[in-house]
Amino acid sequence: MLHSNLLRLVARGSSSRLMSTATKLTTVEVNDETGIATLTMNRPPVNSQNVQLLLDLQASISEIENNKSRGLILTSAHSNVFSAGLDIFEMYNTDVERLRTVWTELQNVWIALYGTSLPTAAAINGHAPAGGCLLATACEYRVMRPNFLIGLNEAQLGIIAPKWLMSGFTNVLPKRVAERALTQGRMFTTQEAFEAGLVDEIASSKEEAVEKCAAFIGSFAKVNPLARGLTKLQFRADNIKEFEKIREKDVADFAALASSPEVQKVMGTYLENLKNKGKK
Ligand SMILES: CCCCCCCC/C=C\C=C\CC(=O)SCCNC(=O)CCNC(=O)[C@H](O)C(C)(C)COP(=O)(O)OP(=O)(O)OC[C@H]1O[C@@H](n2cnc3c(N)ncnc32)[C@H](O)[C@@H]1OP(=O)(O)O
Repeated sequence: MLHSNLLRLVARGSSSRLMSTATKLTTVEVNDETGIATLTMNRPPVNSQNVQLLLDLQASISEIENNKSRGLILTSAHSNVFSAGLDIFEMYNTDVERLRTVWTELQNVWIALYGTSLPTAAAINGHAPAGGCLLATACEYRVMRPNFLIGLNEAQLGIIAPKWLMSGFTNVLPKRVAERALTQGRMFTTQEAFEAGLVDEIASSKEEAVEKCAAFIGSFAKVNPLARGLTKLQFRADNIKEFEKIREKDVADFAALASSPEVQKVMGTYLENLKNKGKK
């Protein structure tokens, strides 16, 4: 009988092990040769981030930190979407407590990924709007497949993203480019993202993207992991401290905004448009 905790299954031949079975919407697979863990989001059809996916992401990040992996690659099980961001259905017509939970768990995933000392990279094998871009920019390196879109489109939706949500984005782009993109709610094509520095490399397939992410993580092979991790965290410390100061207030602000009749109306219209798009 397979026990759900701490299972180490031989997944594909002998070169990688599927580590986690306790979670359902994410999987963790560790490459035996490189020691690098691949964390795959698998919530069809678009990896929209509901509370369960956010909790599973946190559990998988902890598992990877605890199993002595050499690094973490975040990717998606789907062919054309990395993650569609927060699950708007979960935020629509719901109570304030649920909205508080959604936002708290988004914060928790972000801080787990942004604040890990492990080397991290995102193999962006599809669109990455809003919360999808948030996860990708919490990582240290990004490799993206061609002809997809990535960006923080909150301004387009009439929403002001808080500073912590923008901080991965503002870390990697020149200030002027970041300000313009955020005020426009701009979605970058893969090529535009590469030219701006939002993604580091372009790969023609998911496999190639994962390989390039692994090569980035492998570039630290000869660096002392403690020195590397602490150096990374020194770079991120200011953003993390700022976030810790406002995290409670940020949850309250989000719940008040997202439950307001105006924003609920925008969500309803947005969801209608998304549904109708599928019928065209
Ligand atoms: C809109 C107002 C939101 C107000 C929020 C209040 C305050 C929040 C503050 C800040 C929060 C920011 C973080 C966020 O992440 S907000 C989420 C923003 N996300 C998006 O705008 C992405 C929307 N989706 C898309 O653009 C596309 O779906 C795309 C990801 C590009 C994939 O395109 P495609 O492959 O063509 O797939 P479809 O559009 O046909 O979608 C397939 C089905 O998936 C459903 N879907 C898509 N996105 C979401 C989502 N974010 N949440 C829930 N469901 C989603 C879509 O309706 C289709 O469903 P069905 O097949 O049943 O029709």
